[in-house]
Amino acid sequence: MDSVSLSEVTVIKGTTHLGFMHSFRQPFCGVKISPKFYLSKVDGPKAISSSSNTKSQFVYGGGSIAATSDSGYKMNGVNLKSRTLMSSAVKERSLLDAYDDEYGGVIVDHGKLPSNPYAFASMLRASLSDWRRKGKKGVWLKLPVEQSELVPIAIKEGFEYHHAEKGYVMLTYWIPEEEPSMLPANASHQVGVGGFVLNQHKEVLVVQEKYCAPSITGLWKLPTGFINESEEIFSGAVREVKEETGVDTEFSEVIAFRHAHNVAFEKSDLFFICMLRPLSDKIIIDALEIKAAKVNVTRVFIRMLQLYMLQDGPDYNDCCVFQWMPLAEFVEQPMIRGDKMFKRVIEICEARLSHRYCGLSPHRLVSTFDGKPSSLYYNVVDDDHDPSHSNCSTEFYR
Ligand SMILES: NC(=O)C1=CN([C@@H]2O[C@H](COP(=O)(O)OP(=O)(O)OC[C@H]3O[C@@H](n4cnc5c(N)ncnc54)[C@H](O)[C@@H]3O)[C@@H](O)[C@H]2O)C=CC1
Repeated sequence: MDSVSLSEVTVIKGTTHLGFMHSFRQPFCGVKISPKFYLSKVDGPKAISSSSNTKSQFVYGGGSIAATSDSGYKMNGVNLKSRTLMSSAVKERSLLDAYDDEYGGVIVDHGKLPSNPYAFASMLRASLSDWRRKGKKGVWLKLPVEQSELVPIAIKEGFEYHHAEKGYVMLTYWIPEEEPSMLPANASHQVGVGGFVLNQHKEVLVVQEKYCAPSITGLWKLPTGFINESEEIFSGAVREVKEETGVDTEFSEVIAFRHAHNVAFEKSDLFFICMLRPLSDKIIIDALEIKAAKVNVTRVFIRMLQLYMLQDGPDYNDCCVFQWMPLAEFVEQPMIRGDKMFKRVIEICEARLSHRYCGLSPHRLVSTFDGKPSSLYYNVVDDDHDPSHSNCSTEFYR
């Protein structure tokens, strides 16, 4: 027998739909299945329905399943929609594993998803009915990349994309029809840091990026970058500066932050400008990211020598002039002079150096709200009414 319809399965097996649902828990083709079900196996690749209402199709083993626009699924051409897959016996045994969340919703256990798309399709539908009956609200369905064939099935059931990471896509479904969805949206911001590193000679650490927008080509700018997941602003700033220039620094304060919108992938951008104390004036340029950093001639020679020894041949364009730029020279660059943000940032940094301004320092604490260790950024201006305790009255350079 080349293929078999659902009704044939039922007739041949002489069993109820329960038997059929059991089969969903097994890989469909060319694999171990129960002896009973073996009679009704589908053992060859089947033509997928080419009817115009077919939206998506999946090939599973030698069989195939297609989501159709009339909210049904076709398995080797068999429409599964109208079948009474939801008999109470089936319902009992065909729900997805899920647990309640604290907002009246459910989170599907992605570690226990059926491997068979047929099974998933019917279990998802049965589960949605069950959750609706129980008055559940939001449904979170995480589908690992290894089971990406389940995504169109869930979408067909009305799930929406929430967010995706390398290893999975998160889908959501809001059940109450009478209420607007209360599910929180995906993360709305990216978080960047910029390091303002000033040495005791009033020179600022500047870089030229190898890859940048034409509008800022040739600009000597502060090292900037993005915070990694679970990374602190203070350590991210130190890391970025180190990665881009090789200079070790110590975090001092967040002196300002900028909030901008529609920056990347329509996300907003929080840019924290951090003052950092240099711990060394050595420069080891990340040839991939930085085109140049100002160094003197001896350093250029040493750097070229390093590149020559470490690589097949040095890329002289990636070599550099001057590591530190006098602050006055940095400010004089037309792009900086004409930029309200950087002009103001420099004024603030200068105010901080002369104790006329106070930035925010991180203080580690655990909030009882979520029990998570976190950093609260604030300045200590008047601790115990002793001005010497203020983080801003201390000298920037130790
Ligand atoms: N670059 C600047 O002069 C300024 C940056 N900022 C802020 O600094 C933070 C970081 O921004 P930037 O340093 O400009 O980030 P960026 O856009 O330069 O990205 C950082 C690094 O990611 C990599 N990258 C980014 N997109 C890539 C792609 N499509 N393909 C391959 N590699 C890619 C590159 O290595 C790049 O150097 C943001 O919060 C931004 O608002 C603020 C003002 C000026």
